[in-house]
Amino acid sequence: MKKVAYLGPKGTFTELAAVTFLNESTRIPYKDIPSCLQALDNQEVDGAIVPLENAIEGSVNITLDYLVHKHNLPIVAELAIPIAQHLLVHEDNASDLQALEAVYSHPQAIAQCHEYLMEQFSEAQWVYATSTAQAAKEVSEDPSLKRGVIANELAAQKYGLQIVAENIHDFPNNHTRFVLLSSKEERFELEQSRQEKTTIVVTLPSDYPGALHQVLSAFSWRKLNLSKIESRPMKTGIGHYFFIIDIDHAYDKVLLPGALEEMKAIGCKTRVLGTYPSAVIYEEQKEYTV
Ligand SMILES: O=C(O)C(=O)C[C@]1(C(=O)O)C=C[C@@H](O)C=C1
Repeated sequence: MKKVAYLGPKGTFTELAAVTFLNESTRIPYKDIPSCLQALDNQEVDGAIVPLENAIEGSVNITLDYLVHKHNLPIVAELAIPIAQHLLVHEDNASDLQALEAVYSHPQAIAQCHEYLMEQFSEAQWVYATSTAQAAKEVSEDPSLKRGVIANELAAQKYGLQIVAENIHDFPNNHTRFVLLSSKEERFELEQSRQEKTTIVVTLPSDYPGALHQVLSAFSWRKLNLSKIESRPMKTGIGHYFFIIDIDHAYDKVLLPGALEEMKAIGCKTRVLGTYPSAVIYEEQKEYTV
């Protein structure tokens, strides 16, 4: 893949995921997740890498919703990397952390460090930014303001900030899953992959008792393992949902088409968001140069 859109500016976790898995590609930063997807739809880039789920905070709803409601961009790979959140400040503010009046970051990062913030900075303002690196960039630009940032070590390097507290996320083993989207339904070879997955969207028929049970049984008797099932609002009214289901299996010629046919027979609508290789990087394997 030649050009890949990511949530910028330089130094985001999304860039770290891109560097880890797609080091050959040229990375093009965009200001938010919808702009990355739009850039791919407009063919400004060949791929887009976007966060989908975090181990502490759960789904990145904006990604899910845009993939389901607004675009038809296949998922061609899944990449999970460790997420280490640190507190960064300008060196002028490093000697008196208690004086910090605000902590800036992306909402996902603030949520991952909520207990830490409650304990250490309950009086400070917690301010949302479009990404962790954007927050770092803004804070680095005016050291006269007493502000901290939650971001990664790469952002600290890029924007000349000092790490004053390491690993401040509330639970260990913090990981985020990113997906690589493409404009073409082409197989993407992911070197580090050890597993194949398929993600589908299922909408149940209305007023059909036991419909979800039947959907799940289509997988269970075929011995297809599910790694995630989540409902999201259809946005058409209270009580209307669709389900996103991750299956630990490639879309083959028999099992998955059979399961989807069974769901259609009871009136479900189904859509395959992608069938793709999946890779996870653990803390001890982490290495990157940007
Ligand atoms: O702000 C960033 O650095 C991002 O890449 C976004 C994002 C996210 O949306 O989940 C990615 C990984 C972390 O979970 C925190 C933030």
